[in-house]
Amino acid sequence: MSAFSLRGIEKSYGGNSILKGVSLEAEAGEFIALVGPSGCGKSTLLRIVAGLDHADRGEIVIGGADVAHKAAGDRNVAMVFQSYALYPHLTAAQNIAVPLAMRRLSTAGRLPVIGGMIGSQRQIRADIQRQVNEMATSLKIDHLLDRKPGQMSGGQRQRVALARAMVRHPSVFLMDEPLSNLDANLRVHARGEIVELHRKAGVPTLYVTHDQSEALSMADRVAVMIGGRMLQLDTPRNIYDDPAHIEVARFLGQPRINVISTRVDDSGLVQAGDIRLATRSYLVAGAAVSVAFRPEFVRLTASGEGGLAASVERLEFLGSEVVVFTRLAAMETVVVAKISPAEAIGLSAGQRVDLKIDPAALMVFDENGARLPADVASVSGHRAEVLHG
Ligand SMILES: Nc1ncnc2c1ncn2[C@@H]1O[C@H](COP(=O)(O)OP(=O)(O)OP(=O)(O)O)[C@@H](O)[C@H]1O
Repeated sequence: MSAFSLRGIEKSYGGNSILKGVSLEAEAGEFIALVGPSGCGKSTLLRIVAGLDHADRGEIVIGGADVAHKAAGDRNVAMVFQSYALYPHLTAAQNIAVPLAMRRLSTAGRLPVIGGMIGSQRQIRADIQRQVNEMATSLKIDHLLDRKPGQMSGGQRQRVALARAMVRHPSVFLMDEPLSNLDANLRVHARGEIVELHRKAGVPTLYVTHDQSEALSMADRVAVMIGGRMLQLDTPRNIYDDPAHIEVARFLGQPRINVISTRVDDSGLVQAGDIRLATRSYLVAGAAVSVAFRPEFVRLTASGEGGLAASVERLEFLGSEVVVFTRLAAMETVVVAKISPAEAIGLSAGQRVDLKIDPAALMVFDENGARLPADVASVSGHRAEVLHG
């Protein structure tokens, strides 16, 4: 049994279908990053799991029980927001204590003076204090406990928000872009911290991010949602190397994957201008297909060495790599290559080159974007032999 699952979640706002049957199973202690373009419904899905909004249809199963109709407070789900959502008038210690106080203290027990005078509540308050201190120590924020959010940096507020979410040992952890307000260096550092905390807590986590490097580096599995549908849920490596849908391939990877739209010819070859792919699968003649390959699998060689004739349009030096924009001579198509600075020495705009594309890196997608099991046998600028079956 999975630790947490979503089954067929649907949601519309004012007749606009936002979530179109989203399903997902998380194993115990699994970290799943949820990515997708802006507006695809990531936050809506998280809010529905948290109980801050309700699905029109579908199940949310936590620990074997469907909690879809339970109130947010009865789900034992903790959420960390992009804004941290700390109470500005409370100290860090009081903020961290809020979920425990809400769950364990009576209304009177939560009052600052009266609560301390009620015997049974005094013991619980001491216990809460101890848990807050322990959590603060483990997150290295003990020295901040008396400060209010306005007296803390973004990174410190983010840790207090994490401590508040973790202190009650939730069954599921939800994080909505928790690092997006931090500067680039702190972000990378905080990534490692969150992964470490997650590993220690062992709580299944759904983590929404805009940042694909965050998703690929932190998650056990990455869920790619586009237009309200979960197109693929897989390991970071499979999502990147083996996308099931062209939109998944396009969404992940910087620079973006090269895509050439074309048709299968009468003999089953995929042709695009001078490019001819011979595949080991049978492709239906006349079918519209897209051929895709990542920029790191394109090599540039001197013109006339064989390959696809192209001209260099522009180079972008990025320090450890150089992105080269080329235009294929035969078809006015831009192909992007990612090469090392050493390979880029002597290369300049306007130069004629030959592109060599590793056949093993080519992926073929049908007209609906679904991946075809086409195993590409060769790619050339010349007529290739057809290989079927
Ligand atoms: N309460 C609401 N009423 C009406 N429409 C809403 C409501 N909440 C969200 N939407 C719409 O639902 C769609 C999905 O929004 P959501 O915030 O879930 O997207 P997202 O993938 O999290 O986007 P982003 O990455 O920009 O945060 C958007 O078109 C948004 O305008």
